Amino acid sequence: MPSSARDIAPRNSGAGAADGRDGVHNLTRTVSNSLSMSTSPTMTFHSPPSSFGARRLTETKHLKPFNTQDIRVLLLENVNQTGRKIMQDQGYQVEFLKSSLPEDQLIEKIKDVHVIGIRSKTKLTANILRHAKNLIVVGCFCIGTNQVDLSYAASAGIAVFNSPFSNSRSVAELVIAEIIALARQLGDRSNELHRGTWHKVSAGCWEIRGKTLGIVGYGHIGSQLSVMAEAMGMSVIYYDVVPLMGMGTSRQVDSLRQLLEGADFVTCHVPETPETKNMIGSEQFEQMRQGSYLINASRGTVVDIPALINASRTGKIAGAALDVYPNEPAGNGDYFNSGLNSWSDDLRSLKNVILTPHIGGSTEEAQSAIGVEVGNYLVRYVNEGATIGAVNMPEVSLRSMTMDEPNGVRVIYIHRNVPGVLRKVNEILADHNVDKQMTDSRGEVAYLMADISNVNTSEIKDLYQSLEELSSRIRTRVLY
Ligand SMILES: NC(=O)C1=CN([C@@H]2O[C@H](COP(=O)(O)OP(=O)(O)OC[C@H]3O[C@@H](n4cnc5c(N)ncnc54)[C@H](O)[C@@H]3O)[C@@H](O)[C@H]2O)C=CC1
Ligand SMILES: O=C(O)CCC(=O)C(=O)O
Repeated sequence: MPSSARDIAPRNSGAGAADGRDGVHNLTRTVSNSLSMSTSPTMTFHSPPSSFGARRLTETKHLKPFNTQDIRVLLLENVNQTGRKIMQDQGYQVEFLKSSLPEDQLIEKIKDVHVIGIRSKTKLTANILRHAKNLIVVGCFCIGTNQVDLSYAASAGIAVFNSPFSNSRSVAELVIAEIIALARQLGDRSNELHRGTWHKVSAGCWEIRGKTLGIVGYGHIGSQLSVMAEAMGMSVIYYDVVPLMGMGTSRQVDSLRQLLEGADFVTCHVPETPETKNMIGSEQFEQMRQGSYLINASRGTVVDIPALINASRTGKIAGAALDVYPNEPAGNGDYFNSGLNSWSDDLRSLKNVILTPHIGGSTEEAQSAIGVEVGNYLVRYVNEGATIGAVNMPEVSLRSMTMDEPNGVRVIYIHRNVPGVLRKVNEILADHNVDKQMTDSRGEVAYLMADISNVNTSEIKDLYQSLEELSSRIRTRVLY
């Protein structure tokens, strides 16, 4: 398919040749590969390609960007190669780093990029995003999105995507392994033998059959875990702020206290929110059964670690497994010591405490699936503007443009959710045929998408400029 799409180029970009590649798999891309994100008065305006205006009846308008190489992508934290390839195949310029970056370096790099991909470590605070003048989209190659200031991002017209369940099974399997490992003190026995000491004991070692698992947060991971635990002969109770149907014979309890008093193993699968901060602290350890176990593979802020250290020393809990910590090292090989978290040395000295480096979702299956899923979300957003799956924006999408819509242009207008905007936008679009339009709002931000036809080349820039001048504007993109 010849190139038939153009766009207003990103700030500071130079004009380049059309890129004819399309390596996005699993993505029925039907609109433009093109992008407009510049709000700069110095933006470069490119003439449409010769195919703009071509009319081929009923054919899907499968558009090609004319400057894909201007799209700059920064991928941090060793994002899976599947995601990297999806974006490279689009012709985007992709910079790939294995670890996260300290704040000052991140600020420098984020100034230039249009797309950033991160995992759980990189904090995209308002302070950092403020410098990201060209950024249009963030991909969290993980489940959690607590590391991004979602509302600031929305207010700056930056969409955020994640992968809501591609690693859920991997986390649940790790927790199953930990339940048995804790019950049998596997970590300690293995460490002893690694040090050359034979220590064969059965005291304090248990089967898990017939024991009760208490799941805090019965979402994707919690419910998956519930099924596996029952299959191994455990009883399951769960606590969640939402009433939820239990899998198998599992049973929802009314309060966290009820769960803590009734479980032999307690495992946390809640998101990081103000409500879940230190939700397992001294008081909750007191409520747990004598000799029970705690597992946390959710977020480091959910468990008060000094309280856990105390509960372990007093024998209140017989063991714990932690995969997440309030402060985590930037990359592999970095130290996990008291410089990072003041209590690190105390934690490391405890018996029957399994410590893993945030690997709950780290399997080949999960990472590869996340790479594909989030990579495709990012490309679709850059190329078509569709926000389906975004975690901070209204979800808006339009059916494909086709070649029988002459001189078709897709207008995307992200704006403050205030009265009167639609009227003003439609006044600007009034001279053209609006083939389809969708608008939706989420909190203070609204997202409008309109496919219009009969737009002459000379009119595109004016259209863009008129929308940019509206006082409600957050970001305008014109794809064609
Ligand atoms: N260790 C790792 O590598 C990984 C960690 N995670 C973490 O696990 C968390 C849970 O993941 P999913 O199960 O996919 O999330 P989810 O969103 O499917 O489920 C979370 C559940 O927690 C419940 N919840 C929220 N606040 C609560 C509260 N205050 N008290 C009780 N229940 C509450 C929600 O209603 C929901 O049912 C993620 O937010 C992420 O932080 C996720 C994947 C990998
Ligand atoms: O794999 C990662 O880096 C993060 C996993 C995680 O915590 C998540 O998916 O929320």
